[in-house]
Amino acid sequence: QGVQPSAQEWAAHGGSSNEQYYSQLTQIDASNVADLKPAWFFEYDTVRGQEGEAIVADGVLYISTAWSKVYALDAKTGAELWKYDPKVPGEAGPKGCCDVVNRGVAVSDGRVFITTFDGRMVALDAKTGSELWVADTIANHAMDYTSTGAPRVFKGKVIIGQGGAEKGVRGYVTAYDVATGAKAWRFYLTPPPPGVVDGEVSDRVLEEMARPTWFGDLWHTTGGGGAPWDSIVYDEELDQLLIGTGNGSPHSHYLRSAGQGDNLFLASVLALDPDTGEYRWHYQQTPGDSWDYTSVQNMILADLEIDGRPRKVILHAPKNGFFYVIDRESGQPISARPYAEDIRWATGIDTTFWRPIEVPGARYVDRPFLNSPHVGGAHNWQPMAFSPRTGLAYIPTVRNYFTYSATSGPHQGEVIDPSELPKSDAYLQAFDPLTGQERWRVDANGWKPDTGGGGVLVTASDLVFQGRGDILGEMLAIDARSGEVLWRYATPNAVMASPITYMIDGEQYIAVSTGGGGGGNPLLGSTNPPREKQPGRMVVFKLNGTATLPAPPPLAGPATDPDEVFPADKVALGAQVYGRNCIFCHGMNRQQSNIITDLRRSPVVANAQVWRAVVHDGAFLSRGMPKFDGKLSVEEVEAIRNYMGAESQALARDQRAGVAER
Ligand SMILES: O=C(O)c1cc(C(=O)O)c2c(n1)C(=O)C(=O)c1cc(C(=O)O)[nH]c1-2
Ligand SMILES: [Ca+2]
Repeated sequence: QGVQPSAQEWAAHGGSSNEQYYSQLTQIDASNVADLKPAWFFEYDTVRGQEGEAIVADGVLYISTAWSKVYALDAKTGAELWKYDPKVPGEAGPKGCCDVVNRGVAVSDGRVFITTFDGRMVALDAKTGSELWVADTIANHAMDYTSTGAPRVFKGKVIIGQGGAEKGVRGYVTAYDVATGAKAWRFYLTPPPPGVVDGEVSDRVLEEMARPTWFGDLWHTTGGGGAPWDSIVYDEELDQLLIGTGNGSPHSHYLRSAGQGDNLFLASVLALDPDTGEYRWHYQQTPGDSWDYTSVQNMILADLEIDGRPRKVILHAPKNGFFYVIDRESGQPISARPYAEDIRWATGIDTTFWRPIEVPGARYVDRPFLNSPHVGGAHNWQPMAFSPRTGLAYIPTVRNYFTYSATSGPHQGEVIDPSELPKSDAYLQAFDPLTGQERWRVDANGWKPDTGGGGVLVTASDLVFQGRGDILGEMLAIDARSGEVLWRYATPNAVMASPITYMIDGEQYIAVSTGGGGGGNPLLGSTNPPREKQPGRMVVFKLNGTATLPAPPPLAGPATDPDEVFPADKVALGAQVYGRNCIFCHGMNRQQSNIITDLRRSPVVANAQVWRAVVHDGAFLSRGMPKFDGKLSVEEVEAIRNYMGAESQALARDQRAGVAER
């Protein structure tokens, strides 16, 4: 099973160079998991989403939080050893599509690497947290680049990609020298506009292979997308880097590329030479992506016996709903089967050319198309896990729907009534990569349907650990073979991140970052009942731990003066302006966002002067609330307040009438 680092710790993203989210530790097992209790917890200084996966090396637990801050904690006691705050400017917050999250650090040879939300790669001294070097990873500051992923270290280099394809960027990965921060090489994932030469290692392959797959000219200015914002794996056995690439920008293939061409290297798995960045092979999973179907979802390296032959494979469940087993020597797919229910855009993947068999109309050119999976995918960044013992992949899965609007013709602007959308569902499934069968599932009714709960860990004692985004923020331990839930514990905060495990002084620990947020929800609503945002925390369990976790704070009531009159015309204008400017972070209509505290409960809404200072003049810039001076008039800003005030009063009325909140 490849190269295993010390099984005692969690030295690398995904637990080892195979990134299987599998641990050889077995102290905690089915017979004693009921005694798993908090050993310690550590509170962060932010309430924004926590997606960081901890690294544990030499007894120290390193964790990144929202706003790209890093803590080094004593892994046994939780005592703070040092903290690093890169001071990401609040103004950078709204550049991202999906909250100011960070998925982790890399640790190697006495250095800790973090890429900040605004795109700085920082090397820190692992002992002290002091800066060793800083490199600007952003190629073009005029575009809304952000960076949310965890860097990976390999052969004296550290690599990162970035996000921003919802806003218009041109994706790439960059490798830096670990000692100096000097740029080693950069590989762009879409061609430059005609006439531009990057002078990078990707130049030739982009000219020869990629450019002929792009049409029209909108992509010249949007960059085309392809942002590799999460999964990068260094395949030690085959000495190659595997990059999962992102979606097209803009989403519509019809607009982006005149409806023609595959648009390489969007939505692909790409193998590069680690030393030079030279192209080796690629497999494009969603040619001409038109649905935000990123292939950045976590890639697991495994050795499987397929038809009697041992194969070195990648296991991959990208957003598009199909589970791919890919030969990682040749880049050839071995199988591609649905792991999601009710996939609407394609009926399957043909096994001759390994291309999707698309459903007519799925590209929503003339008419809207009700699609599944939706823009958040059937599986997002929350890592799946693979157990070489059970041979099963454990995938946080969702069934979810979205209406893509027509991009031309008389049906533009038509929408499907959201009440007609089929029901969304989130679940953890055990999936057999050899047969494509689902073995069991643990239903997640009431989890947020966009993510299907948090990342997954599986151990050699055949326990699967996963956190939930529900109101209790439960951590679960599940029998890896039967799917029976053996243990649950309220954290009590939403959990998105992956749990990890490690052993110190003869005791096994399970550690997970808690705190809700991230992408998807604001646009799509949530099935969670509302709750007050809590500070993120590192929560660590062991057998018979004795720490007590804080109780969840009470939910604030609607804050508006019940007698203030909000005229209907202002409310209507406010709703429109809100829809264009605010929903990405603050949530759609009356459904609360999972990123920001519910505005209907904000005292700021009750005070026109404070509201103007915050929304128009930027009083909360340092917290990530943009300033709308120059973008919205004072009247429009006040109209949004009227809309929110009316919503707040409606909430108060509902509460008096005993109407359950969504
Ligand atoms: O296309 C992109 O550049 C990009 C970036 C990111 C990101 O960096 O977080 C997400 C997405 N797309 C995306 O489509 C998505 O569903 C998503 C969810 C999340 C999250 O952290 O919860 N990020 C992102
Ligand atoms: Ca995206």
